[in-house]
Amino acid sequence: MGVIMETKDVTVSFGGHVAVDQVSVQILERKFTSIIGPNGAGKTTFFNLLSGQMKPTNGSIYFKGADVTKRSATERTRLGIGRSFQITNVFPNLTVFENVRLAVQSQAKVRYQMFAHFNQYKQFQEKTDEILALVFLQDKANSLAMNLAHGEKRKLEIAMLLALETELLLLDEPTAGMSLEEVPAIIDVIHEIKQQGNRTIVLIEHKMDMIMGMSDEVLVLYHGELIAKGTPNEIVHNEIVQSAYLGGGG
Ligand SMILES: Nc1ncnc2c1ncn2[C@@H]1O[C@H](COP(=O)(O)OP(=O)(O)OP(=O)(O)O)[C@@H](O)[C@H]1O
Repeated sequence: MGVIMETKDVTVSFGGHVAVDQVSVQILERKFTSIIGPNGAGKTTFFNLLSGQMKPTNGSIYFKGADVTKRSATERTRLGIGRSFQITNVFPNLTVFENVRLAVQSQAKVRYQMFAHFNQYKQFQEKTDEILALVFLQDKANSLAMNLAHGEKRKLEIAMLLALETELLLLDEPTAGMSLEEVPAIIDVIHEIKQQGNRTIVLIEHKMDMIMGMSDEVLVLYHGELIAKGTPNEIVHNEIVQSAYLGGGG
């Protein structure tokens, strides 16, 4: 099984505070990895390291075998690492369909450097339809992006990442801030992408129960350290994890 991303002893210190402490992990290609841990465990900081928003104080980061430690977030996006909140180019006054189609087109231009002729245009439309179906947004295709509910906006962001042919999706608490009714829909989207099987998903989650059914591998951070990794079943039965969550006092 291939390793798509790897960290070796990455550490981030803020002044004297070590937010991520010598973390070495391997993210397996086309698998679903979840990162869990209590408040302040270092999950978001660790994601910032993977996406390039932040550089480690020490240690190295590899993507498909290449050292990307010094690569910017933009360069990493181009390499195929995509983080949902990075999608700043959602145009509020365009429809859902137009937004995704523009992302599909921009990706095609990067790859082939050509203008969209009629046939290509049709291909763009088809690809856009496919992606909207995958994230269950077909019925909102003609809605303006600005009129979407919060959960639908998150789906649109994921659609944009898919349009940009992101190989590694970094999803930072995708259900955060959602109403209870919206949560199942986003979980369905993630399931669907996992089901397709051609992408690697890394997801940060606070709520353990949400990721247990979906994850191939779970990484547990606690006070910046990787205290456990394993299958969901191994993690729920891991005593160190149990005490970190229940008795460790965050
Ligand atoms: N820019 C920063 N400057 C100083 N300290 C920071 C900064 N960002 C994070 N921290 C600290 O680093 C630690 C890890 O924070 P981080 O946000 O990565 O944790 P988390 O696991 O994502 O938490 P949560 O689940 O609450 O989002 C915390 O103690 C936090 O206060």
